[in-house]
Amino acid sequence: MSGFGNEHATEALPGALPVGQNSPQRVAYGLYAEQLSGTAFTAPRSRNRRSWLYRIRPAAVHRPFEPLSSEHLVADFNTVPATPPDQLRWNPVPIPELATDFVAGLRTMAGNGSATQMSGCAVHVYAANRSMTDQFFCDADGELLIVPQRGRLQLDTEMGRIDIEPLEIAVIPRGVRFRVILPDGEARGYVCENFGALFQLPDLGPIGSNGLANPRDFMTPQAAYEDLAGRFKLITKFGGLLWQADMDHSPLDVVAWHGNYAPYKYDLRRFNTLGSISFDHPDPSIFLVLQSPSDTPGVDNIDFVIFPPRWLVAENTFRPPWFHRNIASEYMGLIRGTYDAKAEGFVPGGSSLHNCMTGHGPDAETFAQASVADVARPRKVEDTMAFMFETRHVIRPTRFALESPLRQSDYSECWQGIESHFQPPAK
Ligand SMILES: O=C(O)Cc1cc(O)ccc1O
Ligand SMILES: [Fe+2]
Repeated sequence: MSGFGNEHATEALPGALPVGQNSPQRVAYGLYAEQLSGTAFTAPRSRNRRSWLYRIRPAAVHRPFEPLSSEHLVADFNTVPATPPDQLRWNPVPIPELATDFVAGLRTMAGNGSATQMSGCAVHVYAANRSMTDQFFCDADGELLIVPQRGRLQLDTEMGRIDIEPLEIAVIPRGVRFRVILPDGEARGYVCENFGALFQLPDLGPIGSNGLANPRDFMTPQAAYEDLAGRFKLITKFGGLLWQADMDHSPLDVVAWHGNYAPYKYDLRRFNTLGSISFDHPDPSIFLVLQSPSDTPGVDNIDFVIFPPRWLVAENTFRPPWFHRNIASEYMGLIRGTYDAKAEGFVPGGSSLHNCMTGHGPDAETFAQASVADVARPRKVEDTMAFMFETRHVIRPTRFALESPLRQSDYSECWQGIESHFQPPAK
């Protein structure tokens, strides 16, 4: 079903959805009615998100939760004593050798804010080689923006099935239960766990009524259910920790639902990339796909930004990203190809982090090439898809990220070849 944040109505059995009301005394087919609220009941209508689920058993039917080891997940970003103001970069996490499913394969790289305070985010990478079979996952701490880099994901959610491949993304709302199947047998990618306000499409201002990510390209699945008895585990992330509870049935038992709080996918290749057709490289805010707003207008909790293939036509211009320092903090990943600010070292599956006021920009090789490139003619940047989780709060790398052998300790070398070309006028 197409459209961002739409009111959808979908039923896997005809007549499962009540007509004209949400909670009749008896629901069709003996289903239970259950409301799932993603925003405060009293949130303004334009921001209000909730859905009504009609299911075989209510979500409450599970055994008590017990703590589950979650050593790879970090909830408190103050445990590492100091966040260095250095430029940081990492190689991709390898696909594991031991059997590892999506949840077990998550590793927290960095984050800020707090899940329990409902602001900030965590950045995880995942590498997995096994489908989830009798386990289901649910994140009470935040919504999950999943960015595959390698291998497809089949996301069997309570509200229907989403299939994504690299260059597509999916968002699983806070609280929605799901299972991850790996159709290719292995998968790797990135996850932004948004503790704050739900992702939304940005206002377009002077751009007008079309452009960037268009609402109709966001796809939400139709209802699909399974009526399965067995021994299942429901793994829930709550308060930064993992918990598990026994269930004697599959939680994917929603036969019908209606509402505007639901998982969705988006194909990044559909992004209508805009840019300068005169001179100068614009601020990357023109590449904004989704934003999680904060309480301060114009300053987002998270901006999800992409750098897709595009024509560069700006004349008399240094065309790649410029040198800069930024009050926001920038966690970047690469889905494919090369990124136009880095000649080498930033590889697909890798990550970089440039925190508040850390100087960064094109590496020495990129600067040298772009300074003499022919900018009288258009050039197409092809075979590329980088992205950025840009946040208002400082992004603190985890101990794993700082101490891991994946960290490129020589990253800053890529700028050391930049020499002074200063030629003051002769006195
Ligand atoms: O640092 C980066 O590579 C991301 C980035 C890209 C760009 O075009 C302008 C600013 C910016 O932070
Ligand atoms: Fe930057």
